Amino acid sequence: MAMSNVGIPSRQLYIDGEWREPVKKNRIPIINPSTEEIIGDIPAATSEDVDIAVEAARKALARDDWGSTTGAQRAKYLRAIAAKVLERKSELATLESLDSGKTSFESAADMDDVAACFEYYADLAEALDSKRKTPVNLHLDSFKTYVLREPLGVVGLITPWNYPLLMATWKVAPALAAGCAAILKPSELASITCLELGEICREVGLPPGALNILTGWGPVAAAPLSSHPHVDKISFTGSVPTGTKIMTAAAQLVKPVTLELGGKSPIVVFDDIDNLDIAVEWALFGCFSNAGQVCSATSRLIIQESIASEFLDRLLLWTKNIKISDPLEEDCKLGPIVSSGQYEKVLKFISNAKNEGATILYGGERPEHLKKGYYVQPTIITDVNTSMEIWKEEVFGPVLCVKTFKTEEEAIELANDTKYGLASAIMSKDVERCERFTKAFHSGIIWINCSQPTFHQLPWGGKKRSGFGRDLGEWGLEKYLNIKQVTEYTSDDAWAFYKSPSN
Ligand SMILES: NC(=O)c1ccc[n+]([C@@H]2O[C@H](COP(=O)([O-])OP(=O)(O)OC[C@H]3O[C@@H](n4cnc5c(N)ncnc54)[C@H](O)[C@@H]3O)[C@@H](O)[C@H]2O)c1
Ligand SMILES: NCCCC=O
Ligand code: NA
Repeated sequence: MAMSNVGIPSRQLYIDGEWREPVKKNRIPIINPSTEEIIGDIPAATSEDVDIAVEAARKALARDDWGSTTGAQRAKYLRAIAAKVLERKSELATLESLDSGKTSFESAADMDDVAACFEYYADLAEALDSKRKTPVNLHLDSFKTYVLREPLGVVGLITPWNYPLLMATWKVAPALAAGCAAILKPSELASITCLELGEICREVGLPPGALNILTGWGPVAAAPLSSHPHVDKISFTGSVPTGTKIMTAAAQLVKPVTLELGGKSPIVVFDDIDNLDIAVEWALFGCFSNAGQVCSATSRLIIQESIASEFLDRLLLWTKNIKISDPLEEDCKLGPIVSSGQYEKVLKFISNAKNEGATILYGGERPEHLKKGYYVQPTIITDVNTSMEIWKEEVFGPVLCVKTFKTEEEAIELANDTKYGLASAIMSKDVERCERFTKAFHSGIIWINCSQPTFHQLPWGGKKRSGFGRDLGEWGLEKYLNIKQVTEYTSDDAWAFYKSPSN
């Protein structure tokens, strides 16, 4: 087993630019999913801490050192944060792997993406200065009109455990770029690197209250944000049930939310592909990277019947070749599931699939060589029908279910046969066919001859039960802005709608 010499920092809540013990002084153990051992603990915030953090955020917006900053001034902080993340990349990546079970390779890639995302939103923050006040020309000379883009206010950012620091960055970076004051509540299953983001913000001198970080149980440390009268928006990434609760609570105050939820995305493979192995690897990466704990995982493989047998043979060979080990081991390509709870959920999905009559073509159990840790073999399930749970529900683990098709019509029907609408992928060398599927897929993300590549310049999000709103790109910034129109009457003449009493 790979050993790490990285210590787990002991942190408090990060509020108003300093570390503060939670009012109730409770803490939650940190469990390393690859060893099942307790390796530290995080503070457990309660509604009292939420109130303190919201007050700190409001004070920041009222102070010149944050509330009156230009985009260029905010960009300096974002670039300084990016630089610190890269400075601490190796340590942060190790902490991420110890906390979430993510392979060290993927954790390191995440840290690069975190830094790049902060840099990207620094550029957009600067660009905002020239777009803050946009004149709108009318056909009337007696009016002067323009649009202002202003920070939305205090925003609650609630994030999941599968990409702990990256999912948080997708929200923190644009929120700060927009000039909002944010309260981040990461998942209690993996909060270490988000707390380190607090230390980084403290070191770069981010004005107090601009970013506050509360860790703790969702219903206790995050739910109060949804119903808090002084939180102006909630940006959430997580499961559908939680998203529904947040939306319900926010609706009582007509509070805007954006929801980045789950998925059960298809990858459709046609028999006209040039290289079978290239398509096989994308199918593997699309469902087994990050141990399948990916919202956009293409966990439904839909193969044209004419190549199905050969494709599955190759898929099996590639799957058997995946290195499953301690995530800190070099070349590890599949680590553990994040927690015992999620681990049991994944195994239950597999057992239910068996009971419903599906075939476990490969995997489905704990790897022989790993007696400890929440490890599940990469699993391929065939003989699936569309009424089965394994076809319909998000597993959020390394479980790929397979169906075949004959015609394009059948393929698109199977692909869209889901209550979700996050991502869809097609493997084909027929350009027109890919065009047709790009239009026919009911999802917010389309991959052509690939699966999962993610770029911070492009909008990320879905439709149907995958939620609404977009992270990333310019869309990710717009959602933290209040768009204000200003209309000024510039004529010296009376409006003359009413008859003047003096006439
Ligand atoms: N669409 C995306 O971009 C995306 C990305 C990652 C994960 N996800 C989804 O997230 C799910 C897995 O992540 P998860 O298990 O952390 O999700 P989750 O919904 O259990 O938790 C997400 C966050 O919500 C908090 N939370 C829990 N109950 C809450 C409540 N009542 N009010 C407010 N906040 C609450 C949690 O503490 C956590 O911080 C999967 O469904 C996955 O598809 C989606
Ligand atoms: N590649 C980023 C996926 C985010 C959702 O889990
Ligand atoms: Na953990």
